[in-house]
Amino acid sequence: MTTAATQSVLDEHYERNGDQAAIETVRARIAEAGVEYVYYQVVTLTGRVVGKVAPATELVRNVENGLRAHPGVMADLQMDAAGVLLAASPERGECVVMPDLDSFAVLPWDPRTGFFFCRMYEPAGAPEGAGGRPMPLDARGSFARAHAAFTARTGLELRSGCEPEATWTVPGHSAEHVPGTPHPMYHVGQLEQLRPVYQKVMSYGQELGFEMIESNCEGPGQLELNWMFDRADRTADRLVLHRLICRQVARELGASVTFMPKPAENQLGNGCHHNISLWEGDRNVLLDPGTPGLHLSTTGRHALGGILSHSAAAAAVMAPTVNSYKRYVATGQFAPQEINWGMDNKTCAVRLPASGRLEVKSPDAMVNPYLSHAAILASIEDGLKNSIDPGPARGSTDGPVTDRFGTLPLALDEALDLFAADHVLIQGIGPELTDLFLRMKRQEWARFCGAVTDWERMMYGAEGC
Ligand SMILES: NC(=O)CC[C@H](N)C(=O)O
Repeated sequence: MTTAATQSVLDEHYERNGDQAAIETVRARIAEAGVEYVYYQVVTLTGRVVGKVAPATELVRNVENGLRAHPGVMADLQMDAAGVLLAASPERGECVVMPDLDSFAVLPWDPRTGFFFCRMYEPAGAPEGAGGRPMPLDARGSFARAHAAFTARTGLELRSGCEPEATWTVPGHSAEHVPGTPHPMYHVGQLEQLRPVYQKVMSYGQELGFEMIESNCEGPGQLELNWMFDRADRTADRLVLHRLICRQVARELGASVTFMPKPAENQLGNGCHHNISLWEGDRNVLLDPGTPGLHLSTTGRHALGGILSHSAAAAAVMAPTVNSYKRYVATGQFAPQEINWGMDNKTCAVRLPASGRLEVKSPDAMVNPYLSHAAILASIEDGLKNSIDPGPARGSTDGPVTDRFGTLPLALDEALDLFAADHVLIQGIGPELTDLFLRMKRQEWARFCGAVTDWERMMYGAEGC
């Protein structure tokens, strides 16, 4: 049922950023910090940040009218076999990049430079106020609209806290685990070797308004860095910024950092667990203090059932690279394989680490957080609408644990096929966006299939037969 409130969200079309008070706030911040250059950034489907820079003197023109960009950037300018840009059919012209005024911030490492996150609208040539529409291939803008529409329908808000892991190579410190030595998880000696890294990442995050809460060394060279949960769209922006911060810190320290889901066979995988809660005002509706154990409410059980029942198909966005599936295959490293859930059980795909919180463990550190949260939102709504029962927790005595949700796919091509058949996820993420994502990722899979790897040379090379 579409309410009037939803309709206004769905009917949104691009308007000038004409809020003079908001422009004045940004102008004052620019003057106070001495900002001279401003980045206008969008996030592509693979989670890369792309954009333009302009002198701060052009601020008013840029925030009122936006800047122009080619839609092909949304697919990282990838082309199909015929050499046509994937995200830009011939009839698709340039887009307008409109800054979100409340996203403005100053780079902690260069006060002369500020930035905005932007949303895209098309076509660029639409006469003022007529016919401009949100660009459906803009995952960030699409998720913000999907979330606003969900809130208008249900009165609920999705909040999330992400736990990205990354593998660092700093001069003089090896990222390899030496077999036979104790497992280095939480090892303070290992953490000490990464001291310059976590200190800089935390302080840059704090300067950008993240409430940094903790960090630990998960393995040699591997750090997890956490900040406080928030509304899902803000957390998604922060995850994107966190990866930018890490790249900057690596440049400053002469180090390198990777978010690759499984950087090497002898290294731990880089996950990015999403800790989910659902709020009606100040009340977390996943929580019912009257229920035993970790107090999961009936709404919480249905949200969990929805997440589990779409987990296999959602893997395509949670684990979006060829390499991602090598993280799922490695056993005993707290990355999921079976689709199941448990009370504070780190081996499960969804864990209840605390009352009222669902930790979704399938996402890895290369995830596009707008797509992952859109998939979670659509799964939860399906769970609530259809009262999907998650069944008993793993390890509980409530009854036999069935394998009705199956296992996560073990390769990207299998995941893409499952995603292409899941209409709940396709509607939640957006059909046009899904189509582009599938075409990009199918090409990536085809390129991988054509690559000859070191493993094949080792297996079939000199002494192969
Ligand atoms: N902290 C942990 O639970 C480890 C997570 C694990 N590295 C993963 O890939 O998901």
